[in-house]
Amino acid sequence: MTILVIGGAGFIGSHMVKRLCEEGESVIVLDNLSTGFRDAVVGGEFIFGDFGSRALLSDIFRTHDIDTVMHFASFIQVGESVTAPAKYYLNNVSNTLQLLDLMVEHDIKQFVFSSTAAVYGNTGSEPITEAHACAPINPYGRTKRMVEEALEDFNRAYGLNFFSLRYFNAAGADPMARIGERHYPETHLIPLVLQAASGRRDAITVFGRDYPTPDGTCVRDYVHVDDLCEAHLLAVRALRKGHKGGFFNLGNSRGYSVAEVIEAAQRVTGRPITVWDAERRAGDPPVLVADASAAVDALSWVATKPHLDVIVEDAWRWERKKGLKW
Ligand SMILES: NC(=O)c1ccc[n+]([C@@H]2O[C@H](COP(=O)([O-])OP(=O)(O)OC[C@H]3O[C@@H](n4cnc5c(N)ncnc54)[C@H](O)[C@@H]3O)[C@@H](O)[C@H]2O)c1
Ligand SMILES: O=c1ccn([C@@H]2O[C@H](COP(=O)(O)OP(=O)(O)O[C@H]3O[C@H](CO)[C@@H](O)[C@H](O)[C@H]3O)[C@@H](O)[C@H]2O)c(=O)[nH]1
Repeated sequence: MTILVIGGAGFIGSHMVKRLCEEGESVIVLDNLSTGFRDAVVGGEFIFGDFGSRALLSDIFRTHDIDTVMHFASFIQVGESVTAPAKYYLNNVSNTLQLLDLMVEHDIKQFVFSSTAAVYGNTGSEPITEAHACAPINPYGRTKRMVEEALEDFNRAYGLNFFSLRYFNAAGADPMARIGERHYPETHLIPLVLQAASGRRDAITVFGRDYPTPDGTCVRDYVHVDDLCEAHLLAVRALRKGHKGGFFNLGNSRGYSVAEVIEAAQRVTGRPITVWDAERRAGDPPVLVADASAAVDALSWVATKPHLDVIVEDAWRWERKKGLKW
């Protein structure tokens, strides 16, 4: 049985491919390298191509014994999704619906989907459970929620079983720094803070200090990419044992403020970090913290790297890696 990993050359997908290969799984990676990197794919069979190609996907499904599809490929920038929604709806929704249609056609019934906390929209400061209403406030979040709704319908009509894993803030890197986070442009806080520490960037800009949080900066739930991958692996195994899946938050159920992240980066790197203050970034909720107890219960998922300093340490090793072509 083979697992098809779509988007396996990206940040989270590449860590997933590494983990699956370490587990001895047979893996095929499909990626068009639009935001991913060929050298991030450390195992499995690599197929260069667009998952929006019906012919290519049909060919892959026909010629390989695939039982599970893990789908990481999408565009991920909230701001860009507001100014270029067509790009997001086409790749994140249309292409994914076609993928699901082809899976049904080829009788492939197990699907693991990269969803996001952005499906919830505006929330209070309490940890968010899956029972919280989904009311995304930007096109990126809406594209993910639309796929989730389609998944419920595909499950009912065609028996396609899925885990839709709603990540909170993915961060960290492979502890050996073989692979790590590479987004261009980078918009995520932890890599940006570490770029300020390494000197690749002059400073880190804090977007808003007037939020209703203890220190006035936004609070997020940072989860190590390897812990995310562990949950995905458990999800695949659960599907293979007949688990029906569903929607699950993935986070550490502990929030850290932007100021706390900067302090952690100073502690870990031992370097001064210049901080600039700026206005709030549009669309940022004050607090986003997961209640991930459903994933813990359903999958026996235990996050092994919940501490912010460990997440930052692994990301820092990657940032400092010599010879990397940025
Ligand atoms: N990074 C986060 O904090 C975060 C949080 C929540 C959810 N997610 C979700 O996790 C998934 C992975 O995120 P990431 O940070 O690894 O992103 P990424 O941009 O690093 O990886 C996405 C990968 O998909 C590939 N891809 C995109 N469109 C494709 C297409 N049409 N055909 C083939 N390949 C295609 C890209 O080349 C890239 O390798 C995304 O679906 C994202 O929405 C990420
Ligand atoms: O230069 C920066 C970058 C970010 N931030 C702040 O840091 C926090 C975290 O921002 P970022 O790392 O960009 O992550 P989020 O905007 O929280 O979004 C991530 O986490 C969400 C789930 O929580 C996912 O839905 C998104 O896909 C993913 O990008 C936010 O308060 C930002 O305002 C800054 O102050 N300065």
